[in-house]
Amino acid sequence: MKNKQQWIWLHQDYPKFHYNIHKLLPKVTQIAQNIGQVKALISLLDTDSQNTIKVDLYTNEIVSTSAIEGEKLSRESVRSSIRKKLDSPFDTVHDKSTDHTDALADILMDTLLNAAPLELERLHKWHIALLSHTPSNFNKVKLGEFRDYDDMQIVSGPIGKEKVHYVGLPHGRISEDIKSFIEYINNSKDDMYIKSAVAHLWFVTIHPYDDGNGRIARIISDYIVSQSFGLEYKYFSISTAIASDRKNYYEKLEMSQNLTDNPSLDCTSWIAWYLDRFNDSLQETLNSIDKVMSKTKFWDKVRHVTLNQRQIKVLSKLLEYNAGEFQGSLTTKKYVAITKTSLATAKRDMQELLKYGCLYQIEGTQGRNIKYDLLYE
Ligand SMILES: Nc1ncnc2c1ncn2[C@@H]1O[C@H](COP(=O)(O)OP(=O)(O)OP(=O)(O)O)[C@@H](O)[C@H]1O
Repeated sequence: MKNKQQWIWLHQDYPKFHYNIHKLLPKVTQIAQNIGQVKALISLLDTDSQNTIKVDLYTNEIVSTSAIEGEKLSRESVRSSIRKKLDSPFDTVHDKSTDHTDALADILMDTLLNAAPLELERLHKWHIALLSHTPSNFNKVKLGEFRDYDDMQIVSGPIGKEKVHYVGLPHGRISEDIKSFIEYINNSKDDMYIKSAVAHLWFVTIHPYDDGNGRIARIISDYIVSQSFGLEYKYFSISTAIASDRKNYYEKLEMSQNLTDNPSLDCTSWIAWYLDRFNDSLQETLNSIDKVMSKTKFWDKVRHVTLNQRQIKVLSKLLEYNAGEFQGSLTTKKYVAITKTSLATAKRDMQELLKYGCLYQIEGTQGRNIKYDLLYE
C-alpha cells in the first residue's frame, strides 16, 4: 500500500500547532454561556433528577466512544456500572454490570475525580483498563505499552483497494513527543476547551498505541475539561456529539494531518468543529433538563386527579419519549398496545384524560387518525 502523502509530523514546526484565536473565541464564549445556563438550571432540580441526567450522560459518553470504534456495549451494563460508581439507589438484583463496563466507568471517574497532573503511567493505566476486558483484543494488542514499529496506518476500503488516510508518527519519536504532549496538557495556558481539542488532534497524530488511540484521545479530551467541573457540574458528553457527526470527525482530522491540506500546521478548522460539538453536547443537556422540568411540572399539575395504573403508564411513556421515538403523539391504537386493554376501555380512559386536562387532541387529526399529546399548561 503506497501513499505519497506527507504527514504533519514532517513539518519543521511540529508539534507547534497554530490556530486563529479570533475565529475560535465566539465559540468558546458560547460554551461558557451554555455552561452557565446548565449550572443555573441544574441547581433548580432535585438531587434525584440531577442524578438521572448524570447517569444518562455518563452512560452515553461510554457507549458513544465505543460506538465510534464499532464496539456495541450494552447500555444497561454501562448504566449499572455508572450507578454503582455514583452510589445512586441501586437494585443489586438487576445489576447488569460486567468487568469491562466497570473498568470503563472507572476510567471516567478517574478523569473526573483525580485532579493529579497527567503522567505516562496514568495514560497506560487507562489503556490497560480500556482494552483488557475486550475479548477481541485478547493477546493481540500490547496493553499499556507504546507500539514498537513504524507505518501505523489508518486505512479504509476493501483489501487491495485500501485508502491510506493517515500514518502515525515513527515509533522512534513517540517517547519524546509524548513527553512534550504531557507537558502541554499539564502546563499550557491555552484556554481549556481549545486545549482539549488540540490534545485530541495531537494524540491521534502520534497514534502511539497498537489500538484504542481514538478512545484514549477522547478520554484525554474529557479529562482536560472535566477537571474544572468535578462530579457536581460535569453535565456533558462530548463523545455523543462526536459520534453523531462521525464523518466530519474523521474528515476534519484527516484534513489537519497531511501537509497538502494543511501546509502550515494550522488546526483552527479542527478546533472550530470540536468546539461546535461541545456546544451541541451542552445543548443536548439543556434539552434533557427541559424534559425533566416539564415532567415535574406535569405531574404537579395532575396531582389532584385520581388516575388508574393504565393511564399512569401511558402518561409516563409519553413524558419519557415526547421528544423522541413517540413523536409527541398518542393514538387509541397505541394506548391499546401499551396497556394491553380492550378498545372500549382505552377509549374510556382517554376520554377521562382529556377531561382531566392531561391530553389534548392535535389539531387537524380526526376520525380513525385522531392523535393526542400531553397538555402541559
Ligand atoms: N481518516 C482519518 N484521518 C485521521 N485520523 C483518523 C481518521 N480516521 C480515524 N482517525 C483517528 O484514529 C482513530 C482510530 O484509531 P484506533 O483504531 O487506534 O483507535 P480506536 O479507539 O481503537 O478506534 P476508534 O477511535 O475508532 O474508536 C479515530 O478515532 C480517529 O481519532
